[in-house]
Formats: sequence, C-alpha cells, structure tokens
Amino acid sequence: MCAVTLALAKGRTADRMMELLAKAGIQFPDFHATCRKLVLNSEDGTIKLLFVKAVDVPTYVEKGAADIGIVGKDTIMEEQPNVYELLDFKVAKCQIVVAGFEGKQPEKDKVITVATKYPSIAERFFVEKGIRTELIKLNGSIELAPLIGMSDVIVDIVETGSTLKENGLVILETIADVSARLIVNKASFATKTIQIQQSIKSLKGVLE
Ligand SMILES: Nc1ncnc2c1ncn2[C@@H]1O[C@H](COP(=O)(O)OP(=O)(O)OP(=O)(O)O)[C@@H](O)[C@H]1O
Ligand SMILES: O=P(O)(O)OC[C@H]1O[C@H](OP(=O)(O)OP(=O)(O)O)[C@H](O)[C@@H]1O
Repeated sequence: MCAVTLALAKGRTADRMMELLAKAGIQFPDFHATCRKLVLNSEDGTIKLLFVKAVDVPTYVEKGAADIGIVGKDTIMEEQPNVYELLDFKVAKCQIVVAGFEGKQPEKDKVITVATKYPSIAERFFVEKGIRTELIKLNGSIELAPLIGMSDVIVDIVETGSTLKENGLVILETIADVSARLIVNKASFATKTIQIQQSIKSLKGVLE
C-alpha cells in the first residue's frame, strides 16, 4: 500500500507535533532535534512526512502534493483552502486577537489602521463589525506597529501574553482560539480512503 504524504508546518507546530507523534508510536527513525531533512519516512512505511513552511501547508494539501497536512487554525482561517478539516490536536495553542493600547477600542465612525500578518482574517473580522480599516501587511514584530504610530491596532497571535505586556499593549478583542489541526485533500480522501482512514486512526492515538 502506498504511503500517505503528510505536510507538517515547520516551527512551533512541528516542535509540538513530533513529540506527540512519537508518544503515539508513529516513529521517524531519521528525525532528531537538529534535523534538517525535509522528507522523512515513518518506520512502518505508512507516512511520508514533508516539512514545509506553515503558510504553504494549505497549498500542498489543496493541490494534492500532500494528502494530509498539520497546521495551525490561524493559517487555515487566513488561507481558507478547499480541504476537509478533520482533527484538532489541541497543541500549539494560542489565540488570534485584536490588540492595542488600553481603552483604544476600534470605533465605527473612523477608519482604523490595522497591522497584521493575517490581512484576510482581520478584514473579515472588521467588515462583520462594520468598522472600516486600512490594512498594513507585516511579516513579524507586529507589536512594533502601534508603538511607533504606524497602526492603531494589530491583529496577531497571543500565547503567553508576554510580548504584548512587555510592549505596553493589551488584548482588545479575541477573534479565535488556535491549535494544530489535521487537513485532508478532498480527492485523496476519496481515492486513498483506506490509507487515509488508517493514518487518521493512528493520528487520533495522539489525542488519547
Ligand atoms: N506564540 C506563538 N506565536 C506564533 N505562533 C504560535 C504561537 N504559539 C503557537 N503558534 C502556532 O504556531 C504557528 C507558527 O509557528 P512559528 O512561528 O514557529 O512558525 P514560523 O514558520 O516561524 O511562522 P512565520 O514564518 O509566520 O513566523 C502559528 O501559525 C500558530 O498556529
Ligand atoms: O504571547 P506570546 O507568548 O508573547 O507570543 C506571541 C508572540 O509570538 C509570535 O511572534 P514570533 O515569536 O513568531 O515572532 P515574530 O514577531 O517574528 O513573528 C507572535 O506574533 C507574537 O509576537
């Protein structure tokens, strides 16, 4: 039986998931802490793991380059891929929030500037609230934007809250809870049903 190809988001998601997979008995013999390999095969030959940048996981899965993927809910919400989302691993937990200066809540009567790595999530959130925005797409150090007057608020990830606190910012609103999720290519789900069901069954083992 051919292996199921799994695209795993590098970084925090992979750090948490590799521990979980090992605990569930899904072993990748070539994996080690400083591993730079981008393709790894599971010991039993059922899973071929691809390490890819988080933001690219939805593309790999939607296009069928990977049958399944593991990536944060934030990336799924931002990219909105046409895939099935079938499992919540409940790790790599954080929240997407609107943050800014205490008491400076976004108001309906003026255009607010929003700095974010997540322009699509931010746009949908503020449109629904009837608040007009100017979006500024940044790729990191998002908390800097309000500090230097580049934006009124930010839409970003909060985990421990340390980055906000150390920069004098607070959560103004919570948009969504985030954790690592399993996504599945729709065609693969139909054509490789047995292999994919088997992989999901072993992956479910990490939740128990
Ligand atoms: N404190 C956190 N900050 C950012 N992401 C977090 C945090 N905690 C959990 N996550 C999850 O981890 C994912 C990003 O992990 P990480 O920042 O290691 O990846 P990255 O490849 O460096 O991402 P990027 O290239 O966008 O910075 C997020 O998409 C989110 O689902
Ligand atoms: O609530 P905390 O535990 O402080 O975590 C949240 C911070 O972590 C992430 O940044 P990251 O470390 O990925 O760096 P970046 O700014 O370069 O994206 C995120 O964008 C916040 O800045």
